[in-house]
Amino acid sequence: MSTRVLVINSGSSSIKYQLLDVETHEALATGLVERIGQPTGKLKHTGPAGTTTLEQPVPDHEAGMAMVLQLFEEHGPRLVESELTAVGHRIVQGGSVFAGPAVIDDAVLQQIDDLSSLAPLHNPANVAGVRAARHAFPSTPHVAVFDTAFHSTLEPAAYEYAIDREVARRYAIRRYGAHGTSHLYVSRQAAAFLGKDPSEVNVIVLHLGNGASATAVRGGRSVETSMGLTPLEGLVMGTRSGDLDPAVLFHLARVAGMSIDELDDLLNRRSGMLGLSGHTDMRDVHAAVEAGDENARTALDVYYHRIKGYVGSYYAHLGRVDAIVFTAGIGENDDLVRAGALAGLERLGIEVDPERNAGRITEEKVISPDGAEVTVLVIPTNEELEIARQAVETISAG
Ligand SMILES: Nc1ncnc2c1ncn2[C@@H]1O[C@H](COP(=O)(O)OP(=O)(O)O)[C@@H](O)[C@H]1O
Ligand SMILES: CC(=O)OP(=O)(O)O
Ligand SMILES: [Mg+2]
Repeated sequence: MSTRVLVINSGSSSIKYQLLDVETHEALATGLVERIGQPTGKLKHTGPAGTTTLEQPVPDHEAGMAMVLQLFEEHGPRLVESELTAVGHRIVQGGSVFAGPAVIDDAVLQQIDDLSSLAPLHNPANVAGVRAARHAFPSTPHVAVFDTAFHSTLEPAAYEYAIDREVARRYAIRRYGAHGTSHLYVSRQAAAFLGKDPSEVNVIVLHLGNGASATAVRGGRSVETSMGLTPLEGLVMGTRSGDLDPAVLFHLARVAGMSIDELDDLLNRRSGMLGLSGHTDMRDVHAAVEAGDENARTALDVYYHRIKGYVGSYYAHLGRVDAIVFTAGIGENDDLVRAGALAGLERLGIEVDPERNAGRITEEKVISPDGAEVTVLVIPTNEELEIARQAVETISAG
């Protein structure tokens, strides 16, 4: 019998899912439930009979999961619990508690819930997804795969904030990073693409999606990453500010009377590309630039500038860089961003070839010119496949 794993990635307002055959890597079904909790919801399911799209309100994650099961029932493939090896869940924040995947029981789920303040946009939604899926598949093992786990190899020099040690210890304040499952998958694929073992290569991965992060991977281990205590630090994102002088917060609290919740909302939900340009989606930002919008132009410049700074910093930390890899929604689809973020780095041996870079890239591909010192690659991420593999490994080991 094939090894089938249902992978669930619950976001704050969405559920992404895949039914995967771990042996063949085949996705037997993929889907997306969007705008959960809003007046209009949208569901998209792709199975053996093609793609089905529905528009209907989805009040919460429990209801969303029920609709997903209904879509499997009506449009296939049929989900038979006895044929599922595992359900794999993406969990963003594992804190210092989880350095690897874990089989979910009530105690583990409680620990994940307790870590919510360290990933306020993500962990509560992850927990809701787990609850709904456990309800639907009560006798299948559920496995949590953490975004933070790949970064558990960070040294203190990279993960400690320079604040009072006692305060940091008492409140578990340090850098945990995120997107680790993607950084792990993509950096391994990059090594294989170069015909090397992961232990032999140094790679900078740029995961540019709605959330965005950079990671320096030395010999297969994460040694630096741009997200911090929460997924707010680092690069400019769709709605998140990334790096910022923390004094901005004290200043706004004092002069604008903003509360903690208002500041949280400002930096997590109303900043980044949305705050700078009025658009969250990079396609809309480019369209605005085309139409002559100066704010959108500046927003892109800030976006590129920040990435370039991290590339330079990680170059310095790694000492030698074999490859820079673009991945995720923007990294895979947006040639303007790939070219813009690495422009002017020729002296570091980093160049993008305009012809190779052109358009959306859906397969692993080199976009640097022949003979370049640093190979620039696009590698489509596949967090779901990595989660499915780890889920199976975890069960087999247990
Ligand atoms: N063709 C495209 N050109 C530019 N950006 C794109 C394109 N397609 C998707 N994107 C960007 O990718 C983002 C989503 O990336 P994704 O990795 O799926 O993010 P997340 O997992 O955080 O939801 C969108 O917000 C959009 O900005
Ligand atoms: C951690 C994070 O930012 O995830 P996403 O990109 O899915 O929002
Ligand atoms: Mg993502």
